[in-house]
Amino acid sequence: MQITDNSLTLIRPDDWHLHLRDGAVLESVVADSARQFGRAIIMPNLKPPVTTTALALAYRQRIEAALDKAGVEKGSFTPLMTLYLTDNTTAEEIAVAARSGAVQAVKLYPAGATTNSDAGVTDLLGKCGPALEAMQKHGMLLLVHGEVTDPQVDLFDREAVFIERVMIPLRKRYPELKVVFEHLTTRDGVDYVKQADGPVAATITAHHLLYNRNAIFLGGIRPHWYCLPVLKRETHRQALVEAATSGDRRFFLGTDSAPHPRGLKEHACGCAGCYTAFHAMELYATAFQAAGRLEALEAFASLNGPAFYGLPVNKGTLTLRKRANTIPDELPMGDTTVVPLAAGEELGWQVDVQAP
Ligand SMILES: NC(=O)N[C@@H](CC(=O)O)C(=O)O
Ligand SMILES: [Zn+2]
Ligand SMILES: [Zn+2]
Repeated sequence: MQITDNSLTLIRPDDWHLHLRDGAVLESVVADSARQFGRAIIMPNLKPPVTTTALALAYRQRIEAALDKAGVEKGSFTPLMTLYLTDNTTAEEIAVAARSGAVQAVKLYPAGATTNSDAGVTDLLGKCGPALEAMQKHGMLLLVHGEVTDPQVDLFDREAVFIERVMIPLRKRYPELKVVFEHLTTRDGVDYVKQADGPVAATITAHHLLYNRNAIFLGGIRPHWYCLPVLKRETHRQALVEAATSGDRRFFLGTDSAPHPRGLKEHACGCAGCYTAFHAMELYATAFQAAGRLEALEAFASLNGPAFYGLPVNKGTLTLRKRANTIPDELPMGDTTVVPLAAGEELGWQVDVQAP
């Protein structure tokens, strides 16, 4: 990694949590990720969800076609596929996924927890035993949206309660299962991941490093700051920054970039998700710089993720320049538009357009 007065060059990073969607939206957004990242873990919460290896392979082909159409150089961006876990996922389906070599992980969406989670899991330990057993056996990673859906539990406490009710019993029963706690948002989550023995890691988004929950309500209700798990109070944000910038190999980059059409965000019942793929590394660099820890960005963005997944680090580099960079008010997305996070605001970093 090289840091000068006006630039920063690091090993080409990866995005370990990305929503690319499908169809015309996929075609609009895929080049944004390909510009910055060498690989990305592609989330399976399509409609209908990607529940089988056959569906994952077909989806990968549509992503490759969209990359081609966007003029992205062949092989410069690799989509890593995931399966959507359901109550009915069989051990055989997990074995097929493991044998395919194309599926890196299986994603747990507790039913009702987030966007397109209706087909998700109603009772992980009660219903998914055979699938979890097979995943542990085949070394297939489990990625979790770590929030309980119990309506009695306060929205801001859903991650902490998930640790008690799901993570701890899950890891007791399957101690060798590799688990990634996705989009971690609380000090409780950080403390849990740090002390857990065994193969547990976590992704952290740029927006949870940069903002606390005040951002959702600053001067009025601001739907483009609404995502799930929702932004938390400042003490939690600080814990996330400490974890991400500490060099601890359990924490790595996952944008959770989740595009929704402008009209469905600015809506009486707005969708959850922030679009950050367009300016992901600029946002992360801003957060690391604010913490005075730019030198820790490469481990978080380019090294820790591949180490946990058991993959080689990328070849090539990415350079960010220190210069004023105004985020566009909106970006084209299919036949509509998407508003990127922090639209209209100015960042102090810009990914080099010459980047490989
Ligand atoms: N993060 C979000 O707020 N939304 C994601 C789903 C998810 O990752 O939970 C989406 O698909 O829109
Ligand atoms: Zn999620
Ligand atoms: Zn997500």
